[in-house]
Amino acid sequence: MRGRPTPRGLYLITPDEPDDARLLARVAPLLPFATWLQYRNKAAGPALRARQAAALQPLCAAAGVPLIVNDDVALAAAVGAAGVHLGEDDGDLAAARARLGANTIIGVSCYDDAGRARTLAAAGADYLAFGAFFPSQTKPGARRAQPALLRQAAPLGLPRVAIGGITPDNAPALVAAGADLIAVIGGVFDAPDPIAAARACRALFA
Ligand SMILES: Cc1ncc(COP(=O)(O)OP(=O)(O)O)c(N)n1
Ligand SMILES: Cc1ncsc1CCOP(=O)(O)O
Ligand SMILES: [Mg+2]
Repeated sequence: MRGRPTPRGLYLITPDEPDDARLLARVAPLLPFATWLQYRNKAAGPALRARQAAALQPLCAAAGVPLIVNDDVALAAAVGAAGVHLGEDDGDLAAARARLGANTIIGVSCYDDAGRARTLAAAGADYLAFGAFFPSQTKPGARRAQPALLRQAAPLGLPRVAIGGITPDNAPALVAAGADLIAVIGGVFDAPDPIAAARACRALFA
């Protein structure tokens, strides 16, 4: 992953959708506008998560969109995902790398913490996620960060992901501050027209 061109655009993240068919129906029309898709379902048990991740993998492969699994290294390995996203409670980066290999995308949450970003960049993360930048209905308690942090992280030389309450309307400030990818759940899936919202997010990187 390191050494490749910096990915830019919409990093779409799935909502907590319990119904498999509905999940695929909601995601499929948005994939043409997504640079990456993250499978995240905080309400599902292991069996549902395994089934949904396995169903998303061929959909993403057909669309040419790397699938990144939230939280779960074993699930990422089991479905042959392109990557995994790890937060502070999701296990060790080195262990994930040993399990998944050099070509797997391993992204990490850095919240509002520049020091954590430096440490995890040095430890081999493939991208650094910061936020929440705006109030998030998906994760109302998320720690908040300031856009200046994105600029401050530029010298680390890794793709910078912004997350938290992002919509096509508020995202331009984050792109201007250096976000390479905007990670979005509600701003797309809860929009009156999700396809228009996804298209508008992608257009910010044109
Ligand atoms: C791209 C991206 N950034 C941050 C997160 C949040 O990860 P984490 O802090 O582990 O919280 P949960 O998503 O697990 O609730 C993310 N998932 N993706
Ligand atoms: C997982 C996560 N981490 C910080 S905010 C957030 C939720 C992002 O969802 P939304 O785009 O709906 O605010
Ligand atoms: Mg997590």
